[in-house]
Amino acid sequence: MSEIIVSTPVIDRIGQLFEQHNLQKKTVVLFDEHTRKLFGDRLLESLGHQGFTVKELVIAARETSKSFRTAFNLYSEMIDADVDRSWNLLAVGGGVVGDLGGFVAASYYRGIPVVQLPTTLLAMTDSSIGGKVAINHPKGKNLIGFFHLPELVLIDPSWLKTLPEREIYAGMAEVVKYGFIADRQFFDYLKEHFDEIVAVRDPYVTEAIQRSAMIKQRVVEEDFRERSGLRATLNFGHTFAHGLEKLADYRHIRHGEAVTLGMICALCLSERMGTLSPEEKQEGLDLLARFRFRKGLVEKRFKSHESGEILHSMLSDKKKVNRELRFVLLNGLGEAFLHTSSIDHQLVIKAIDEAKTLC
Ligand SMILES: NC(=O)c1ccc[n+]([C@@H]2O[C@H](COP(=O)([O-])OP(=O)(O)OC[C@H]3O[C@@H](n4cnc5c(N)ncnc54)[C@H](O)[C@@H]3O)[C@@H](O)[C@H]2O)c1
Ligand SMILES: O=C(O)C(=O)C[C@@H](O)[C@H](O)[C@H](O)COP(=O)(O)O
Ligand SMILES: [Zn+2]
Repeated sequence: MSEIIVSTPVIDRIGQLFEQHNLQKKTVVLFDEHTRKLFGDRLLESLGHQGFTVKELVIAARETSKSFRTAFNLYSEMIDADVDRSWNLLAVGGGVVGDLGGFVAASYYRGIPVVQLPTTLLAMTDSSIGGKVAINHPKGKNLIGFFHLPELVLIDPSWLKTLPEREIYAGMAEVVKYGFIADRQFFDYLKEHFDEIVAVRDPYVTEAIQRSAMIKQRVVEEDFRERSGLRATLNFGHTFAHGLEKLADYRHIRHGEAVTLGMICALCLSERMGTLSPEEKQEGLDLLARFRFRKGLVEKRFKSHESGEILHSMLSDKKKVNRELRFVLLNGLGEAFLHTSSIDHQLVIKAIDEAKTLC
């Protein structure tokens, strides 16, 4: 499994950590345009002092960068720079840079090592860990990808200080997800310290990152390739979320925002399936009601779609078997499971209809 380091500062230890992991100090550093501006000079200067040879690459900061076209351009630049198998790739950014960088690393020359340096709350708590790397297809989210574990995950929570509020809430969705699916005590901690965490206040934000990373790492260790159903629980709310992201052409709605809405749908579905009590569902909804969205987003990107249209968009989900969708449901707060038989589509539509009245 990957080693995860949570430390402030972290960049001046990169050389030493690479040596410990038998990684050469020859690295492609992948940024998006924002992380290049915010952290690029500092990081590249530090890598220079630590004796690294670097090829810098920058992508547009948007979800649609998770594409074959962008990956192809990166391969071309790496070939021109004589990047060979002795190199590795350092992905500096949010989930887009991490997923795309991991995808390119997994495929370039049949695979070079990747190191993740996540800079969003979502990436620090979720996307940098566990080795799912992917690009999107117009027909569905993350449809083309690999399992390619990072050699190292380097998290410096102080890098969140520049993160816009919208992105903090997007990341908080995945943090809250861990409480729902795996840890009732963590759920209570998040209820108590929600405001401090979204204000990026320590020790709360660092504790939330550490606990989230531990839960994700444990799940991935037990079911790396999502075969037993355990890893699929990390997909709580995601069948709905990916449907909404696709309907928005992977623009206009952040992944974490779609996950928040998806989790409201999943709470409603869990209650309708009889696995979650009305009281626990309400407790879950109360926590999700604390999330803020841009004005008009919920109306435009969720409520304006017919529920049947959302269900149709969800049909490209990778958990489906023989064209039947499978959903992650809650067995009470703090425990999730993959419901392996099909669920009547009318029931799913009713759950989406209900969710629309609740947000
Ligand atoms: N592989 C996985 O297990 C996994 C898990 C969850 C999500 N994901 C994927 O992650 C992606 C979403 O990631 P995300 O929410 O990090 O979005 P993102 O990568 O688009 O980053 C959000 C925005 O924040 C900016 N940014 C990054 N760090 C910053 C900082 N410290 N200060 C200021 N701005 C900063 C970025 O430039 C970008 O504009 C989606 O594609 C989703 O599918 C993957
Ligand atoms: O790591 C996992 O497994 C997850 O499901 C984490 C999710 O938060 C993440 O959005 C992931 O990319 C979704 O995976 P997918 O297989 O549904 O594309
Ligand atoms: Zn997710």
